[in-house]
Amino acid sequence: MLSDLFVRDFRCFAEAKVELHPDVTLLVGRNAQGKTSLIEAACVLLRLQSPRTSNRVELVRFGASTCLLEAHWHGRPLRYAQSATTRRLAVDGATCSRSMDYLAASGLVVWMDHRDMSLLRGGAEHRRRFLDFAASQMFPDYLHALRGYERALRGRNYVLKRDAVISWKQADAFARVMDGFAQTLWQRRAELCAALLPEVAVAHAKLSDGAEKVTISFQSTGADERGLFEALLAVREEEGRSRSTALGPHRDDIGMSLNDLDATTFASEGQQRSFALAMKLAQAQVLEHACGSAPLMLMDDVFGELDAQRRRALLSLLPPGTQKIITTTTLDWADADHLSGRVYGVDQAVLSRIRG
Ligand SMILES: Nc1ncnc2c1ncn2[C@@H]1O[C@H](COP(=O)(O)OP(=O)(O)OP(=O)(O)O)[C@@H](O)[C@H]1O
Repeated sequence: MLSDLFVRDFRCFAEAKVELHPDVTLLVGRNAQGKTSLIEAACVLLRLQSPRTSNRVELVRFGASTCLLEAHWHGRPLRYAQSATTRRLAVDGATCSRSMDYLAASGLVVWMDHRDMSLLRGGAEHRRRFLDFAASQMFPDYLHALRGYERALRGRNYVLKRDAVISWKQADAFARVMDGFAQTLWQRRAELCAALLPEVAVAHAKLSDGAEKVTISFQSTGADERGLFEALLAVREEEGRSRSTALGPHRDDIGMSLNDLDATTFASEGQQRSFALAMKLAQAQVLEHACGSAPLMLMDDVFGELDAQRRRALLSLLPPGTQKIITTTTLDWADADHLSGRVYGVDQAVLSRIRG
């Protein structure tokens, strides 16, 4: 459980503290008051990444030079301090020089927002990001493999573009490095999809009255038994023309079907919304099974647009004991559902405890 979230010079906040409720904390306010920024702070503190940006400089309040985030995760103090160039992490008051050690001590997170529809409507990069965010929390070796693969891929693509005559010797050196990391990524992504499949089916059945059949499948690109290096040798001509790496985990995808039809193309908007919700609920269940503790659910304005039946299904499908921080522009739906917990108003980056 996350408690006592403190932020300084983070996004629009000069300084703020939230005493989080063990079950539900609602952050209510008009648009652009700072609600999302607060749950983003919780995500950055626990996972060292923001769902909104990969540019850390954006996190620091305009005019400030550093930001600070602090909270307790199951009683353990976590600290994140960041300037334009450096980042300092601490657990239990002791500095952590390796992010891997910090992440092993901090908590799990599932992030939900309106952009989850991109899992069905958007390109494969959205589905890969979903896999990466979950797998890096589940598997200790995943993030290292992902960063290593991305570095080698950037190097290889640079070599493919750089000269009029491509240096295949250099490109191959990068391909060998990529091959090693790719094996880990493929194995972990396949494991994750296999674990998600039954959970997606259960969640979706509850959200849609069990009327439809959903399946997901991991679609790897270039994962034949000879390995990525050999697979790339076979597409050399194509790469010579496109000047970019044609195969590998950076082209992977998740197949998503509804009643045996491709859900990304044939599902209605409502069906896609239920599918996207089911994916996030499944992520929560899988993380809980794999890691033995429920993730923190950070839910950015997702309830207002759901009907009462789906709202109830969504809350009942989370692992028992899941802590939730929910942003919303109105409490109408929460009052109608008799949702208890703690409520903070957020107005121009100032918090006021309203109830609970
Ligand atoms: N680095 C920053 N420094 C100062 N202000 C920032 C920074 N980054 C974003 N902001 C501002 O913070 C404000 C709050 O944004 P936030 O997304 O948290 O609002 P919100 O209450 O979640 O709104 P919505 O309901 O529309 O999602 C915005 O006006 C935004 O421009």
